[in-house]
Amino acid sequence: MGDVLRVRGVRVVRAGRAILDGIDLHLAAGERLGLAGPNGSGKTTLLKVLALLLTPTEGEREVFGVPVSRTVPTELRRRMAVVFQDPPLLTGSVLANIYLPLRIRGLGRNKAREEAYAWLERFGLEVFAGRSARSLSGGERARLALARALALRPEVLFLDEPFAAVDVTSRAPLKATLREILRDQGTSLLLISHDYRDLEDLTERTVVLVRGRVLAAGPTATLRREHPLVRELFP
Ligand SMILES: Nc1ncnc2c1ncn2[C@@H]1O[C@H](COP(=O)(O)OP(=O)(O)OP(=O)(O)O)[C@@H](O)[C@H]1O
Repeated sequence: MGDVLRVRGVRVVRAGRAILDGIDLHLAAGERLGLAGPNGSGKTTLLKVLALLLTPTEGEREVFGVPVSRTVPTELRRRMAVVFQDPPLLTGSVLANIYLPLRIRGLGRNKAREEAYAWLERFGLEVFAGRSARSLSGGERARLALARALALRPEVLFLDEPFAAVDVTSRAPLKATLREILRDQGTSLLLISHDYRDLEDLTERTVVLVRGRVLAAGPTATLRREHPLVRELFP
């Protein structure tokens, strides 16, 4: 299988400073990749470049085998989903947060409702279906954002610190659910996390950024053991 994402020589300059500098990276179909590094190392910026939300100052991007320039076709964006740490939710009900995006994608009323409920159940949110999404706790919001992103069946899922608001005991089952869905749907993942445990649980390969450059890359399971500088960052 080919790469779903490939970037070469990505450079992003802001306020006269290169916040990404010469990044080469690829993500294979169905691969789960971690992105780690200290605060300000450029992780979120790189995620935005890869998710076609930000045009780099320099560099080439290829998405699903298609070279991407400044204007990004909507069809390409629709094959991806992004969840940030504090995801914006719709003001309506919890159910509507999944139902409406499915309707917009063209599903009929009954089918959209049925699928939306199934996704809520999968993430343990069915009891909240009729409640206002704004009334959810931080951890519940995080689960809803994941359910909503996956309901759209993206080929690539980008997650930026998705478990930050999720308590430690809820994390393991949530990660297990996520792993199962990614496997079933054959979805590729790019995960940013400060918790190496999350990277070990969910990714096969990790890229470590420091000051906008790749410090190290390799199998998540062995990278820390084999790279003293990575071990320093993730003791
Ligand atoms: N629009 C901008 N203008 C100026 N500087 C920016 C801009 N966007 C990001 N930066 C800077 O670029 C650097 C990288 O930011 P980025 O958010 O990508 O880092 P990060 O690795 O995701 O950090 P964290 O772990 O803290 O979330 C930071 O120093 C940030 O302040």
